[in-house]
Amino acid sequence: MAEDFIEVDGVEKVFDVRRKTGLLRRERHQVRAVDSLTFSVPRGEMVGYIGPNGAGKSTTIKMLTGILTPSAGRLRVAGIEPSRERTRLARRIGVVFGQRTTLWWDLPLIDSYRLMHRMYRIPDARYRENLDRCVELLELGGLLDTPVRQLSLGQRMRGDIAAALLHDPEVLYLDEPTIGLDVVSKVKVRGFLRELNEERGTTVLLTTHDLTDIEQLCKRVMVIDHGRLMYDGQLDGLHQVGESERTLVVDLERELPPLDVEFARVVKVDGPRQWLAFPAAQSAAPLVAQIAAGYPLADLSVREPDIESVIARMYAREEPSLGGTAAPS
Ligand SMILES: Nc1ncnc2c1ncn2[C@@H]1O[C@H](COP(=O)(O)OP(=O)(O)OP(=O)(O)O)[C@@H](O)[C@H]1O
Repeated sequence: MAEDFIEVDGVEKVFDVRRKTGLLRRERHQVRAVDSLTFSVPRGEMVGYIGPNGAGKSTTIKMLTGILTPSAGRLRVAGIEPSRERTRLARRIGVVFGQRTTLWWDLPLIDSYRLMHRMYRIPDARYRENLDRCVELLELGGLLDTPVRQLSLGQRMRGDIAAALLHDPEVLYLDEPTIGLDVVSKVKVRGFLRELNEERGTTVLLTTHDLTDIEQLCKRVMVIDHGRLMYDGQLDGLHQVGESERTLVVDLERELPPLDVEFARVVKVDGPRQWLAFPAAQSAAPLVAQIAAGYPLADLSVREPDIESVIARMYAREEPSLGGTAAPS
């Protein structure tokens, strides 16, 4: 069995918060951002870590990097306790926060990389090799002399991913790496991450609101809500637990009455475009075949359900246990 690279055992994080209740009065209360969290990730696995806003995802990642210290529980990354040995751990991990950049805003991209070369004391040959590889695969060649503030969001994100990888980290934490990117950039970023995981065996913990990221990259997904692990298993299993639905968007060659097909129902019609909902755990292939055989089809695409609706459906179910393969209560 693969060695556990990330170990989280009964971890809690409680923030003390002061709230203004009057002109001069302040009330203290506690926010339990992470609660009895237990999971482990073997070396080389790529795991999705999802949940609604305020669920505790960023707090978990900050504890895994050592930025925050857990209030209780045990946490190890590569055998290191992050908050005690943050600097030693920093050489072994890479972090990308999609909403913030770690690059120097006013400097050309290549200057940020040169600074990281020095800061992480990366051996010259390794730095050159990693830089060349990232520049090629992330298509950064024409951008190296551009100041970061002039890069588009997608270019900046690719620049940030390269920055996180120059020192060859064994684990990569990605917090919303595809947020705000166009379809082409998303495809590029996902392709790069898949290759990184397969070829280099980099362990990846991926936080995202885009279930397509998870579907295309992760065999395993963990769902956190109110600081607790609600589900740990395969994405298909999550769809089954949540009885969620995907949407097939069908463009017909002309306007038609709502399509009559098995296993799906038409939820919206707009001119020649129709939206059909079908169980997310089911393959779209038979449905597509049915439509192609019976109707004048021009184009189609599949939309994943959003994470909030999958989780809302999990709650709507009557059974108290929301577990996939494991969800400690
Ligand atoms: N420094 C802090 N002080 C007080 N409360 C905090 C702090 N950081 C986070 N919280 C609270 O802890 C909870 C979890 O926040 P966290 O940022 O981990 O959620 P998240 O799942 O990453 O959300 P999002 O998807 O919106 O980024 C929230 O209620 C948040 O308000």
